[in-house]
Amino acid sequence: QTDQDRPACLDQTTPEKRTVYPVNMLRKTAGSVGLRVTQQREGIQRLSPGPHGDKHASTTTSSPTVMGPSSKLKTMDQLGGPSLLTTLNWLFVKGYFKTTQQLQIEHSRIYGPLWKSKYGPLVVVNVASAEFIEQVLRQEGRLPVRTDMPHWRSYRELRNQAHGPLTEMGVNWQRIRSILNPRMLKPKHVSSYTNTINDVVSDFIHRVSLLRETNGGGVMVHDLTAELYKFAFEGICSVLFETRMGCMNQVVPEETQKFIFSVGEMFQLSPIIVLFPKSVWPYLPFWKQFVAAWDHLFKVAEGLIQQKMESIQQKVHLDQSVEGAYLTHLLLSDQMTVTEILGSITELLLAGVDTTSNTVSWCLYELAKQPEVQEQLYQEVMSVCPGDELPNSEDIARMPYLKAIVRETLRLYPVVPGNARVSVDNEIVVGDHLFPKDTLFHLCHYAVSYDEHIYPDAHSFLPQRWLRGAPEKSRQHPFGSLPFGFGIRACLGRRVAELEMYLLLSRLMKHYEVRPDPAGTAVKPITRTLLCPAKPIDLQFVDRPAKQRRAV
Ligand code: HEM
Repeated sequence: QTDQDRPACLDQTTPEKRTVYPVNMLRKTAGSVGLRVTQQREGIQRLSPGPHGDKHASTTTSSPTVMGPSSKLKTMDQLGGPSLLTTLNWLFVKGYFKTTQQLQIEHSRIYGPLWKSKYGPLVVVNVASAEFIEQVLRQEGRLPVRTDMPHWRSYRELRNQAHGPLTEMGVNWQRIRSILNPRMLKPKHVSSYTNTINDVVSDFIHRVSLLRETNGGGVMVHDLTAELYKFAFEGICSVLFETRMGCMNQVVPEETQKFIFSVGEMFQLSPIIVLFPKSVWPYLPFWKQFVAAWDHLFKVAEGLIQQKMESIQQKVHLDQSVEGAYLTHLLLSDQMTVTEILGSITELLLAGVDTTSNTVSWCLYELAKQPEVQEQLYQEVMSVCPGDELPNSEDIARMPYLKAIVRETLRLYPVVPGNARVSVDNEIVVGDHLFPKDTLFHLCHYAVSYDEHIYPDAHSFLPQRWLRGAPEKSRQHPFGSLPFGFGIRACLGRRVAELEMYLLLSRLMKHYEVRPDPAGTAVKPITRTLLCPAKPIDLQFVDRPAKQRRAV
């Protein structure tokens, strides 16, 4: 193959043509505030274990093998399931490519709770019962691996970028999580974001008003999910950077809009790319799009980090105290290089957009269909937080029905409909099968969420099933619905996401009664890595009586 034959995107792998991360500028700024930026001799930036990283290096990753009387166990070869051709037929002829969540249900009906399938070059063991999901997760080892995410990791190799918590593995993942966790998951830190998030909620409520007036005949908000993407991006940026992105303005800045678009595009292209062997990716037309989407995500994150570094630098020069939000803490704590911080912040940003927004969209969609549930929620919110008061995290703690509603929304519409684990440490036993080390398990959470044995009347939106003392609560399997995942690899943003969703929903309830689209449009979910609405959700937002509206 001559150089001329090489697709342009392959050239991006050559050091001369790679996008050079502006290390000098960062080094200059970083140096002045005591930060470290690493660069390898050949010009490639690499993760450098910070001062606290090496201590984990000798940590053993092994966990005890769970072995039964192995002679009676069946092997992975003996496990049934569709061939690659059959799977492709389901995906592209029967048309399940966009509704792979539904395919989980169809296939578990045919093959039972455990089956093997091929997804392009990948061999996957699908797990669709709460008991078996529990068995996989209980054997995930000390350094769990979700999947090795070859396509996401390839981008980082291509551009010499660092991995963040989503894509990193092994001891370095553990080190990153130990640095990122406290201010994302500890209640005292999370509740300190309340005012920041409440400001974004206020702006969102004004935006709803504006949209109704300008484009909705005084009552309708069209494509609510698109609006909630903006809310979620603004929310996560305000938590991470204490910076407002202008997403709630009448005209949303182009960069921001493009960030939101790039997140969606990257998620949409991901399942298509992994259908092909890695060797052909650079020749795929959509590989370029995938790379461009990631480029934009990293570019926006990098701009925001630089801004923050400059503002810290200014404060240091003026001898002012430097305090601030999540990123300020990361930059000042000197536990990660700036390259690593960029890798992590980019992943936090992208994880923070489609997740909360899709969940809130489904929640409002269901509340609109169920006025009595909505009324009960409204009464709860008003009794805890009457009149003009803005809810805070203590108020939220006294809103069990609100939490049950979000829980039920995430059961019916788990934003991560299928999660994964690789048995990295040992061979493991699931059911009556013994699986070798490095088996990739696909955890079919969507299918299990609709298991009638665990959730009677599973297709109905019944938040009361999550309330303490509910008769069915004691029968629920703890691994029946795991919307934020499990164990030490579980969602890093869970607490922030919950706070965002609770504050937004409680305040929307105070202000508006949500009613369905009078056209009666039913919206079903599709999967583009994450579960999202197949078409726009349009809802009516009707003002609550004026005396309760002054709060905004
Ligand atoms: C409704 C909202 C959300 C849901 C349902 C959700 C769900 C999940 C799930 C299921 C996982 C995989 C966990 C596992 O493998 O056990 C995950 C991972 C992750 N989430 Fe979330 N998420 C949400 C919001 C967020 C937000 C707002 C952020 C960012 C602030 C975030 C950041 C992350 C990160 C960084 C990981 C990777 C953790 C790791 O691998 O160590 N998530 N999330």
